[in-house]
Amino acid sequence: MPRLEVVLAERSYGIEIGAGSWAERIARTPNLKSPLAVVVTNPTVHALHGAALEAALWPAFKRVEVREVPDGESSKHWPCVSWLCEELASMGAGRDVLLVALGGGVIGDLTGFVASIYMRGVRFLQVPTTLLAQVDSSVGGKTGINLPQGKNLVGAFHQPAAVWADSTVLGTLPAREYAAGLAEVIKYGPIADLAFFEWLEANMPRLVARDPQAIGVAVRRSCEIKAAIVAMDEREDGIRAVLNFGHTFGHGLERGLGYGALLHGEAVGIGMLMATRLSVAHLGLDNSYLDRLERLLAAAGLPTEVQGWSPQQLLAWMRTDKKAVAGAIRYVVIPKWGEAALASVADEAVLQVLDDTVRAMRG
Ligand SMILES: NC(=O)c1ccc[n+]([C@@H]2O[C@H](COP(=O)([O-])OP(=O)(O)OC[C@H]3O[C@@H](n4cnc5c(N)ncnc54)[C@H](O)[C@@H]3O)[C@@H](O)[C@H]2O)c1
Ligand SMILES: O=C(O)C(=O)C[C@@H](O)[C@H](O)[C@H](O)COP(=O)(O)O
Ligand SMILES: [Zn+2]
Repeated sequence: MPRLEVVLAERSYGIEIGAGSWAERIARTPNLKSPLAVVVTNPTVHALHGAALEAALWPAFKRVEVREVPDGESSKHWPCVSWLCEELASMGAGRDVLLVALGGGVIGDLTGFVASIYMRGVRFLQVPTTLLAQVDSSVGGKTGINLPQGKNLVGAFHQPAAVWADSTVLGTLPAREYAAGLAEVIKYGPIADLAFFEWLEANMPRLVARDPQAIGVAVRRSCEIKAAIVAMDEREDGIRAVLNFGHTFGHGLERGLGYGALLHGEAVGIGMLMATRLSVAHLGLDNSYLDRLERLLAAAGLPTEVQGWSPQQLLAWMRTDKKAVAGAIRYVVIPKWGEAALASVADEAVLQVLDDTVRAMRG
């Protein structure tokens, strides 16, 4: 089974990719020793994949507890954090507890955040069950919750003890959720790897058909790129911000239109088109990349347009972006396809690009 390593100054951890038994993974992962494992999941994932994981955890831990939060983005909020912390305290969990995040990015972000603050920090294991979580959210230690004012406005950098990305669990993922994960896979091409983008163009039909070999390549390359960037800049002082390509616009749309109107990956896909349009207009990027990105997103089954916003509204929704400095929003742009940069762009220029987007969406 392929294994990658996230190499960080103080602690490194492995990412196991592919099909394999949970019991073997437990045996192979040395830093999991704990008297108590607490699986955090939701009813959907628990019903599908909880039993197999728990059966493997029982022989390895003296005690295994399971806590479910409701399915969906709305669980990334304070009440779930406080409920989970109080549940941990009530069951007598000490600093040696191991939290196990079984689910998609919502469960991973929430569980990781609880792990970062409970008793000032305990260990957690990422068991990502969506494609998005396997290629992005389970790796790199960004954890957190949303506020009414914006996405992920409260959180912490807290790295997992390990990541177990089992490809077999993706078989039960609904098509729309699978496509949303492909958006974050596509992201790695423009920001870091032109050859990977070209591979995705050639292999998207195989990925959509969930060809296991193609999924393996996509998950592995995505994790390699993310792990390398995180190793250079764990706390997003600089280069890590490129992983936010499409997110300034995307997070604005996600929150502004109401969570659930667009999935995170769908919003990021449309946001990448906006950021690419910005790069064409202001950095001289060749317009052909905009067409190629749009075709690739469509081939992945992702929306390339959305209604219900105006340029002024979207700009207002983007104001809480964490990359803003002294009130000025900074954008991840692509001066050369395969290499990203950060740029401050005047609001007037952004509004012009958004006007063009609205016109393009109306056809
Ligand atoms: N921390 C990071 O670096 C990072 C990176 C990207 C995204 N995110 C966050 O991740 C979240 C999105 O994650 P997501 O797309 O995984 O959404 P999600 O966690 O809501 O999962 C999507 C849906 O799929 C269901 N599901 C999960 N696994 C399944 C399976 N194997 N079979 C059937 N159904 C399954 C879930 O119950 C849910 O309904 C957003 O909150 C986003 O902000 C974080
Ligand atoms: O890991 C990162 O760094 C990312 O930016 C990955 C993103 O795909 C992810 O959506 C992340 O949660 C966004 O973080 P934020 O800091 O913009 O809230
Ligand atoms: Zn994202």
